Amino acid sequence: APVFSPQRVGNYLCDIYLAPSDIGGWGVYAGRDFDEGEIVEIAPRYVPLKSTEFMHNNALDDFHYGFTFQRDPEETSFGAAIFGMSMFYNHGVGAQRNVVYTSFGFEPDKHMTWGSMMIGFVANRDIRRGEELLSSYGETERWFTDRGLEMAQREEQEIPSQEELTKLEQQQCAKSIAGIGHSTWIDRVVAAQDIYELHVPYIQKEEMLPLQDHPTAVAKEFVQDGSLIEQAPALVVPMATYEVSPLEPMIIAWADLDPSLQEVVQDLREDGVYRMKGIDTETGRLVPDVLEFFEDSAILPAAGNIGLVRKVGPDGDSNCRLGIESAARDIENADIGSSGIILKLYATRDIQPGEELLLNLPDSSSWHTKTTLSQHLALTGQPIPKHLVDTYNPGLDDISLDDEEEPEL
Ligand SMILES: C[S@@+](CC[C@H](N)C(=O)[O-])C[C@H]1O[C@@H](n2cnc3c(N)ncnc32)[C@H](O)[C@@H]1O
Repeated sequence: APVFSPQRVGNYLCDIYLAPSDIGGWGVYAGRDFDEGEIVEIAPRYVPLKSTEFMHNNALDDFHYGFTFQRDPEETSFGAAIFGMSMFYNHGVGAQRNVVYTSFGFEPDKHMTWGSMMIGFVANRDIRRGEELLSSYGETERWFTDRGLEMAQREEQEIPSQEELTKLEQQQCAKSIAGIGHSTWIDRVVAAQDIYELHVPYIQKEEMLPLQDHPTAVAKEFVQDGSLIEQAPALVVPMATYEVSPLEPMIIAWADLDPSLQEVVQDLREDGVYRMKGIDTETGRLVPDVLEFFEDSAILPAAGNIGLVRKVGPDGDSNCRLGIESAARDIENADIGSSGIILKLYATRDIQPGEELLLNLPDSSSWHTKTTLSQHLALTGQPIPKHLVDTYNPGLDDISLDDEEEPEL
């Protein structure tokens, strides 16, 4: 049954979408015109990360966000993995840069946790439909030189015709929504112009949608059996690091892929695509590929909503399945970007607007990492999906007081 009222879901538009970019890999595009000062995106979920090592010794190095603590300058080893599109904006210079990262005036702050409910992007000039959205990785080229990369600077982007854009949007726009996305806030948050000026009203926790309104990810329109719900780039990350982290509930372990998907990955590996960035033990430097055994790797669905889709296992009442492809395959002359693979989510039966998406992969994350994630979400004022709440606060029936074992899930 739909968990979101279809009427509410019907208002969701495809404001922004992911697609290949000639700057490199994939990027984020405007699905409509935006006025200067308008909110372009509010991330459906972000996960604060405390350990710098964790952020720098794997593929997330190119993607995570670091915070500059205004209130607590000594606290530097703090960043976040941000879902939605946030980690996939390419870097733009001068007038090419058209969006600005914002935490709406509040950085995550351990003294004022409710102040950091939203992370997002705002248009810093008028933006036309079809433009690639470019943010800044910092005012210098150092971000690129540090990583041995060359920074591309585009003169002017050629915008496709309206017909071509419609086609592109039909192909690329996600049919899913999740978390505290933009649309959740569209009529609830004060005028975006004010936000951009940083006259930020304090957002009350009571103003958030009730928990059951954003359990995980839901379909925003009717999806026919067999059709594509969403496609988005993903990262290949070291399992050993992630299985003890609050990101574990979002990753897909190699062992959890069914044999047909494992075969796809093995083929991609032969094509040089499934690579795992990591530290070379001899040089101590981050190198593009350290993968020796598939079991040591996991997939981090770093873009879009796929990481937020609830996993119910192969025997559960699922309505979708995963496909894995090379990020380069259908794009002529394209490099594979830093991510390398694209995840595709397909419906395995008709899905109604507002219906929760349920993936047929097992959720093998531990009780401990689920609990840690729930705590991280709670501390940053983000809604906690119901299946995580149940982990955090299992029904009393499930535990007896002298039971020292972790509750069974
Ligand atoms: C945060 S990711 C952005 C998403 C990326 N395009 C992808 O598909 O993985 C950062 C990476 O994008 C690429 N990139 C972003 N902006 C760029 C620019 N202006 N010039 C060259 N490469 C860029 C670089 O490969 C960089 O490591």
